[in-house]
Amino acid sequence: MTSPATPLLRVAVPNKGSLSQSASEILREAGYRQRDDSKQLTLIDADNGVEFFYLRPRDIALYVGEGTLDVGVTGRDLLQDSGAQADEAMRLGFGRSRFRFAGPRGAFTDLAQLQGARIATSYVGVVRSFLAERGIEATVIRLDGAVETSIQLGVADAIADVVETGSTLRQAGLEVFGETILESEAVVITRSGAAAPDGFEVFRRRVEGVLVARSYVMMDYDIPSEAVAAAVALTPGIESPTVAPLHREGWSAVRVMVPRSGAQRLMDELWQVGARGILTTDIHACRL
Ligand SMILES: Nc1ncnc2c1ncn2[C@@H]1O[C@H](COP(=O)(O)OP(=O)(O)OP(=O)(O)O)[C@@H](O)[C@H]1O
Ligand SMILES: O=P(O)(O)OC[C@H]1O[C@H](OP(=O)(O)OP(=O)(O)O)[C@H](O)[C@@H]1O
Ligand SMILES: [Mg+2]
Repeated sequence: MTSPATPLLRVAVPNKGSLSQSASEILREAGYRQRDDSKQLTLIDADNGVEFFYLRPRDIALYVGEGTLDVGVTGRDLLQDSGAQADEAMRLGFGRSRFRFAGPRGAFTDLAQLQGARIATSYVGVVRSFLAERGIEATVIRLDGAVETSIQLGVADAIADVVETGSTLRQAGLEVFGETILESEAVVITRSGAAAPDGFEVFRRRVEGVLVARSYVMMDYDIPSEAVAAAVALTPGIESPTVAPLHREGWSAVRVMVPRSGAQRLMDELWQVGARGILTTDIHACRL
């Protein structure tokens, strides 16, 4: 329990859009209370010393940059677009997308063709600074969303928008061109140049625990003791594997965390060096 005198850590969470559900899920997995009703605007989790504010993801960097709120979950693209005095403290691995220029199929091949063009986007800050760095002068038109339609409606010649699968662009008869403007994902942000707010270290470790639990599995195997070195070279773990003697003479048991993505391949390789009884289990929570 946190004593009533301890100030609550004030955390901004997206209330709508692509990041909202995954953000609440990760916080729930980290042991925090989250709202059940999407109309709820704030929630106090007194047991964990945190107050959550459900805000538009586009506004979150501004609140954190001003110091009104201590921590925020938002997209890297929104953070950069805002120009707010806030920095990325953690990457969250969801809400991944690329921010790209697009135009009618066959119309643009090179960024230089944007000179003098009208470009529609919801991310005016990102687009203007990208063009300015390359000396391209264009008219940037701010739209709230559905920017793909603006070309058909004659409002713009090209767009700059979030692309994930590319299916929205395809349906609008558009294609990307030029280099990727930026690669985005959901991030945790804090105020630039400020000392870490009280309670942030605990928050950070909890969320990091979820990310590790999602991307690693626990692996156990038995191995002839003379092959332990070869096996441990394949599975070095994060810190170091636990190696214990088995009751069976000349055999050892190894317990180690391995990346979930390569686990099946590792099991094949361990079998090759003599491991048997190879098991993997999910990790539900951890602190490293
Ligand atoms: N299709 C997508 N896939 C992955 N991330 C996306 C996608 N669309 C938007 N995002 C990310 O979501 C964040 C924008 O959130 P925001 O809620 O403003 O827009 P949205 O998800 O498009 O929601 P809406 O259009 O319903 O308002 C940005 O970080 C953006 O990169
Ligand atoms: O590459 P895709 O998988 O098709 O995803 C990209 C689309 O998703 C988002 O749109 P959203 O549905 O949020 O509508 P919006 O344009 O009104 O924001 C984004 O703005 C793109 O339009
Ligand atoms: Mg959108």
